[in-house]
Amino acid sequence: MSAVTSSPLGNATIYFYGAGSMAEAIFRGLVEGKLTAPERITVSNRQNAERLRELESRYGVIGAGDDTAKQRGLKEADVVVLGMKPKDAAAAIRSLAPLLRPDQLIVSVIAGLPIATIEQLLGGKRPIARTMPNTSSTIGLGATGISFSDSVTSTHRELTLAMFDAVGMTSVVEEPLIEAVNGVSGSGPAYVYYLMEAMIQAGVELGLTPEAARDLTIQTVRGASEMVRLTGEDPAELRRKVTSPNGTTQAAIETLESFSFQEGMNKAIVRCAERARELGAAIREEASKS
Ligand SMILES: NC(=O)C1=CN([C@@H]2O[C@H](COP(=O)(O)OP(=O)(O)OC[C@H]3O[C@@H](n4cnc5c(N)ncnc54)[C@H](OP(=O)(O)O)[C@@H]3O)[C@@H](O)[C@H]2O)C=CC1
Ligand SMILES: O=C(O)[C@@H]1CCC=N1
Repeated sequence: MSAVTSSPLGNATIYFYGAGSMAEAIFRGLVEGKLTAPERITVSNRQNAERLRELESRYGVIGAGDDTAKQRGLKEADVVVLGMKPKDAAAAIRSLAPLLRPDQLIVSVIAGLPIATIEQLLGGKRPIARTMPNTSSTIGLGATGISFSDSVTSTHRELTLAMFDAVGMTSVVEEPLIEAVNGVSGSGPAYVYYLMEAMIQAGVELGLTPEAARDLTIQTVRGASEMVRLTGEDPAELRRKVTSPNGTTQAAIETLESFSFQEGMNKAIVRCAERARELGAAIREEASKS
């Protein structure tokens, strides 16, 4: 087995049920950060065998491509991560139920899916961590909100925190706030990429080469983020320091205000959280059909 750093994760076996972008972001972070030996990670999906082969060869994880391998992997797992889309969740979790042990920690990354619905689909109380990570976990800079079901033990808690601390920062919140986390940081990278797309495009329109526009934008977003983090100052105060009275930044901010930029961001985040609740309600409804 590959050398791994000592952590509560060191000896845990983790099964990723669903092998998409979010699952990959997490196990890539774990493997590349040497927090878990790749042999301790099993991944499976619904049908895409090519994807499993790709993940095996890229990270050294075990792809469970058939029912026997899935059953073996699930039986040996300490942690089972649910990583499918909300629309697939009810059917997938229901089919998983007979293959799980009651002591296994279930970690869900599924947007909107309440702990109570997972328990309903699994047929009873379970140790469950409902999480809302983001794809920056890929490079160890993820931000993950976590809430726990009543039946988690301190070991389960430690394991969950170790898993997500290994790929970024974590914030434990009450379950009703997970949708707020979804609005701010789960979907958050997309807002920042959207902003960056606009900055690059405008730079090019003003005559910069695409490379220069991209490099300048990347460094600006990175520098601004690090300024907030390292100085501890409020973003509003840092913004004030960039904005000379009657200068260029003021002209830019006034233009953004004329498009109600902050109101738009606020509405987007509130709508995102609301959409998570809608997705959760749809799964709950499906779960209640026997
Ligand atoms: N992407 C993101 O930024 C974030 C996503 N999330 C949440 O993560 C979850 C996954 O999202 P994402 O990774 O983007 O989605 P993807 O579409 O990239 O991946 C979904 C995976 O689920 C698998 N799957 C679907 N149905 C089943 C099933 N019945 N049994 C086993 N596996 C199944 C798919 O397999 P196949 O390809 O074979 O169909 C695929 O591997 C979602 O619930 C989302 O809300 C949370 C935070 C951030
Ligand atoms: O767009 C989505 O639904 C998922 C959840 C958070 C980020 N991506």
